[in-house]
Amino acid sequence: MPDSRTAHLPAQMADRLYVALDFDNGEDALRMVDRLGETVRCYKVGMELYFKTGPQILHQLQEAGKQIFLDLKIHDIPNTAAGAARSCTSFGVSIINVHAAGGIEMMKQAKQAAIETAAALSIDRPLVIAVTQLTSTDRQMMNEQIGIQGSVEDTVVRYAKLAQEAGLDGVVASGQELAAIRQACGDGFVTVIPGIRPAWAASNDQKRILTPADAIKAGAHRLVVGRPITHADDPQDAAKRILEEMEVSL
Ligand SMILES: O=C(O)c1cc(=O)[nH]c(=O)n1[C@@H]1O[C@H](COP(=O)(O)O)[C@@H](O)[C@H]1O
Repeated sequence: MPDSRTAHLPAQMADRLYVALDFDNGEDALRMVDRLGETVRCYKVGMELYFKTGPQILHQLQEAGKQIFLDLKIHDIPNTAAGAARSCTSFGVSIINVHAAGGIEMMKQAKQAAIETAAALSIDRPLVIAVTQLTSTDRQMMNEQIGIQGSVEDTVVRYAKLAQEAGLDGVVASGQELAAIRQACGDGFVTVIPGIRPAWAASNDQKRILTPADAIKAGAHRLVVGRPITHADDPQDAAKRILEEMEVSL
């Protein structure tokens, strides 16, 4: 029996780093994958790229032997969300996500759809995780614009508990809430952490950031990094430096 605390924790750091392919066309995305070579094994495909290329980019990444987090942030009525989760699962990706704000029933049905689709196709089930509060949100914005009161951490933890109650595998959150999520949901609840910024990178539009080393030290299961790698002069060198920082922090 795998230890439930570590079952979702890949042994190698390269299997814990997802590079966000935020490009508006498949050619540029594949050129980046080529430049990153064997250094990067896992990629996140989000809306910008997927809405342009459709599933073709997923097949191309899979042919290159890469793992995929298909980040389409499903958020709809439960029946429609379940259908979307079925479609996403059918591509054989490693991770899919839904918005925790869609509620428990939506999350439950999405997870069930992923389980049933994977079983019907005899493929591995993707991890189904929930988006909590985006890392571009700070307290003032959440309180005054979105209308959710209290601290961001309390809101993220509430969403994480909802996701766990719905049977999801984990959440996407900022590194700043990692300790609170682990305390509330346990070490086996998967944490996928964007908003990662090494000391040498610009924060861009991210508000709740953490360095790769601090995120790993705080117990992050997977890191998502985009621009610090894809906008670097030498993307492969940037990815190597981040992986080294992750290794050393252990
Ligand atoms: O779901 C996500 O992946 C996500 C959630 C979140 O709260 N914040 C966040 O930045 N992301 C994604 O993580 C990636 C971060 O990219 P960079 O800011 O360029 O490192 C982007 O593709 C975002 O869509």
